[in-house]
Formats: sequence, C-alpha cells, structure tokens
Amino acid sequence: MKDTINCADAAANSSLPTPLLAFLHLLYSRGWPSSSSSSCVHTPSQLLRDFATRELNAFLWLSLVAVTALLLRRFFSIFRLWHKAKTIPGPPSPSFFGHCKLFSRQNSTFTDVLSECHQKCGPIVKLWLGPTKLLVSVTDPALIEEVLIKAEDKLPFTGKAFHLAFGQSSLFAPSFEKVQKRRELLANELNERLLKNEDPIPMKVADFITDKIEYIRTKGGIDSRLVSQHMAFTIMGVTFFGDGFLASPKAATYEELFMMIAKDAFFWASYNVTPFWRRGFWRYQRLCTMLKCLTQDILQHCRKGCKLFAHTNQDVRNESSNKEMKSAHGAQCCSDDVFQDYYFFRDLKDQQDGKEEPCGNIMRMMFHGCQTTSALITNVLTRLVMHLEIQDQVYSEINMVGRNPSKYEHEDVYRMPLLLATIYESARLLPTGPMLQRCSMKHDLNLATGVTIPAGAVLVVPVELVQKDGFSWGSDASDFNPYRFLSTGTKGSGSGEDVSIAGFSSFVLNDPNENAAFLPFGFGARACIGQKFIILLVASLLASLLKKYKIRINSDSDDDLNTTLTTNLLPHHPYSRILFVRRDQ
Ligand code: HEM
Repeated sequence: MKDTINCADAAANSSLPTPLLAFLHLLYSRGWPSSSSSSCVHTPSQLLRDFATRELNAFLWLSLVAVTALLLRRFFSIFRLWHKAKTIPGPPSPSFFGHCKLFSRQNSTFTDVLSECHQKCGPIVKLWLGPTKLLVSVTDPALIEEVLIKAEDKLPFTGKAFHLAFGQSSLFAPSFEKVQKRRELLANELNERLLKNEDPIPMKVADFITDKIEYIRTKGGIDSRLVSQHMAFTIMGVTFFGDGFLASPKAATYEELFMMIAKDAFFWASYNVTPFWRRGFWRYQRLCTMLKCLTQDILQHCRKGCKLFAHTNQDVRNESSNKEMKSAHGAQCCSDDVFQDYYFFRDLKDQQDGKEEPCGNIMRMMFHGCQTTSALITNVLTRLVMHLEIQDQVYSEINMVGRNPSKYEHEDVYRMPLLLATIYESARLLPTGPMLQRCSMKHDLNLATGVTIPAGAVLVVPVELVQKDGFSWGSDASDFNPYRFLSTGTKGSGSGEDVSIAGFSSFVLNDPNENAAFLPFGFGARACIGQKFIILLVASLLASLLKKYKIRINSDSDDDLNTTLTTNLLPHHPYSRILFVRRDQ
C-alpha cells in the first residue's frame, strides 16, 4: 500500500530528533509494537501517540497501586490502633467521629474529664479524640515512671510551635535522638555554672530587681504576674546573655516581644497546614523575625560591653526601656573575656550545624525559662500572701542565715529548707503545665502490667491530678503545707509547731523527687534539666526580697482575694494584686 510504510523506515524518513530515532529503531528491532512485526503500518505520530498512551497508562497504574498501598497501610494502622486499644479501659467512643460526650459538658476542663475517667476506669485510661487520635492517660506513679522512661519522643506539635517561632534548631524537637546531645551539653553547662559561681544570683541582679520593684512600688499595688515576669526575664536574660543584659536598652522591648509571641505561638502551631493565607499569621511571623534580629542585637551589645549602651535606636526604644536604662545605670558592664564566661551557648555554638537558626537555642531557652519561671514565682508569691504565718516563718529562717541582705550563696540557700519547701509545695499545687506528654510513633509500648500502648497513641500524665492525689500525698493533699517536704530527726514529716519547739535547724529538706508523684519538672529521658539551677536562683532571689519586704494583699482588692479563695479559683487564676511593704519602714 502506498500510504503505509514500515515503521522503521517511516521513522528514518521523518524529521524526528536523532536520539528518539535511535529509540524507535530499538523498539522496532525488538518487535514493538508486537502485533505488527514486519507489516507495521503506523505513521511516526501514531507511533509516538501509542508510546505516550502506554507510558501514561503505566504511570496511572503505578500511581493507583501506590495510593492503594498507602491507603491500605493507613487503614491497617488505624485498624491496629483500634484493635490494640481494646485492651485499655476507658469510655467507649460513642460516634464514628470519636467525639466523647464528656467534652461537650459546659465549664469542664480537660483535667476534669480525665479525672472523671480515672475515677471510673482506674490508673490507665484511653480516650478517643477522633477515629484516629487515641490518647492514653496514666496516673499511677509507678506506671508514670515506666511510661516516661520508655517513651522518649514528644508530639510533633510541640516542635512545630518552637519551629514556627524561632526557626530550625534541635532543642525541644519532638525526636529524642535529635535533642539528646544538646540536652547533655546544656546540662553540663548548667552544672558547671552552679559549681563555678558561689552565689546563684549575682548581687547586681538582685539589686536590679529590687530597684525595679521600688520603681513599681511607688505606683501602689503590684501586679504579681507582671513583677514575676520581669524577675524571670531578668534572671533568664543574665543567664543566657551575661550581665550586659541588665544594661541593654533593648531588654524591655525584647520582653514585650517575647510575651506577644508567647501568647500566639501555640495557636498558630495548632494548624495542620501552616496558615499562609491568614494575615494574622504573617503579622506573627514579622514579630518572630523582629525577635530574631533583636536577639542578635542584644548578643552583640553584651559582647561589646558598654560600647553599644551609648547607641540609641529610636525604633525599638520606648518609655519603659528608658526607665530600665536608668535603673540599670549602676550595673556593671562586662568585658569580652567576662562575656565569654557568661555566654551560655559558647560550646553549643561550635556544634551548630549549618541548617540551624543562629540564636535559635537561646530563644527557645528564653521562651521556656521565662514562661515557667515567671509562673513559678507568681505562684510562690501568691501562696506567701495567702499564708502569712508561713511567710513569717520563712522570714525568720532567712534572718537566721543572716549576712548580706542582697546576697545569698548556695550554702545559705541550702540552709533555708522552709523556703525551698515553700517553692516545691507551690509547684506541687499548681504546676506550670497541666500535662506531660509523650508518644512513640514507631513502636508499641509494652508495660510491666501487661498493657500494650499502641504506636501512634498520645501518652499524657495529668500532673495536676497526680500531684493532688490523696493516695500519694495524704489526706491534706489539696492543702498548702510546705512541711510535708521537711522532716525532723525524730519523726517523719515536720509541722509548723515543731518550729517553735526545736527551731529551724532541726529541719531537713527531703528530696522531693523521691516521691514519684512529684512532677512539676517532668521525669525520665525528657525531664527538665534546669530544675536544680532554677530552684536555687528563685530561692536566692526570694530570700533577698523577703529580707527587705513583707508581701501583702493590696487592701483595695481584698474582695477579689476572698472570691478567689472561696471559689477555689486559685489553681487557674493565681492572685494578682499584691503590695511589697518595706520592712525598715
Ligand atoms: C520553674 C522553672 C521551670 C519549670 C517548671 C520547668 C519545667 C519543665 C518541664 C515540665 C519540662 C518537660 C519535662 C517532661 O516532659 O518530662 C521541661 C523540659 C525542659 N526544660 Fe524546663 N522548666 C523550668 C525551667 C527551666 C530552665 C531554667 C531551663 C534551662 C536553663 C530548662 C530547660 C529545660 C529543657 C532543656 C527541657 C527539655 C526539653 C526536651 O528534652 O525536649 N527548664 N521543663
């Protein structure tokens, strides 16, 4: 036939590119298309179309197989989760969507829901938060220890909040493997710092904070949350940036920016897909960028000592920073050598890989340290205001240790067991976070009791419940009683009466971590590494303050306090208006 030609010839006569020609020749020589052999009558374009169709079909088939395999895998893992979860007690999931009726009740918090479930089902319960989201809560101290040791990873959500705000870095990442090295380095650095410095809080820091309190005091009642925030920020700033932080004109702006970011960090991280389409998100990202620049600036400032102090930047200065500058005027600035001594991440910096955000770890530690320390100080101040008898006893104890009113060394702080016990007891009654969370994405967790927690389940320890459990803490578990952490030579735990009989010297502080139900700093592989460090710092700071001031309720808002006390709101809203009354007045 005239208009039909042999495939190979047709290809040869056409204007197709040489590599394609060679490819078609190859196909033809191998008998493709199979049906035609020597009597092939395809035109070159038909040949190409056939080829493209076959390729497309093959691609579609492969995609279908891959998607089906993925879906089957997902289906299998959900089925496995449901099947394995059967052995864990807990309320049934009433709907296909897994919604638990317990959550729809008004005014009940998540902790209330868990408390109810534990009362009904025992120390380990499951809760379905959706058809694929299984939460397992544990309240038995022995089980908690086992779970927190065995499960080392955290939920991806935790890392996401830090990542969105402070860029890529390894501290506080979900995977234990990623954080392990950094944790060790940081823990060594903190221990070294404790060994090297005799006084946990340098005198100039205590004086700086006292100046600040004096300044706010002239205005009347103090918001305990605000003053605690300033204290926490100053302690953390000096810890991570060195003494130069006290003189930094940008410190006040830095604090403000941190607080704004802290308010929204977990909200933006709660989106499964990063919400690029929300304008608020971009505003938040701009704040984060400003924070990163400011962190670098402050580091530079501290490195240069006083050189930057004279430099003014109208964009970032505001009225409060002016005041801060005035009160910081007396603070010494550090030289480069001293700065090297203080620069917390000097060792960690060398190990930083190229992908990590510069200063990412400092920002993470400032964020965590400021939030938790500020909450702890507010909590202790509130307890001292509510329990004036304990405040008086703590004051007597501080007086007995005596010495310089602004400066307490480690030794001195260890001789103040009641003050330390007051801090521990405050942290017990109101932990900074209501839950500890872990997960194991790859492997099931087999507990000694025979229960298996399937891979992918979220594990939580409701710290608030555990730390107020009568079984672990006795019949007065809900009361504020720092003496539970003290013992006298003759009997177990002490009491206020023992003070008048035997004096403070007869008290010994028990290690609170001996009680597996004491968890304000977590436990296990991911436990807080700052516990010892921060307790010493906060105790030393409070000793300096209590030596100078009585802390009292602001009489204008007595009614608020009474309401707080009588309605048991304290656990969720620590009392906020207090007065610092000078003892020498
Ligand atoms: C009152 C102050 C603080 C409280 C109440 C607190 C509490 C906590 C808690 C509950 C955890 C999680 C533990 C767990 O899941 O088992 C944690 C982790 C951590 N904390 Fe603190 N913390 C405080 C201060 C600090 C300070 C001052 C530092 C460092 C200087 C620090 C460094 C860390 C680190 C590095 C982690 C581990 C992060 C990880 O492995 O992902 N903390 N903290």
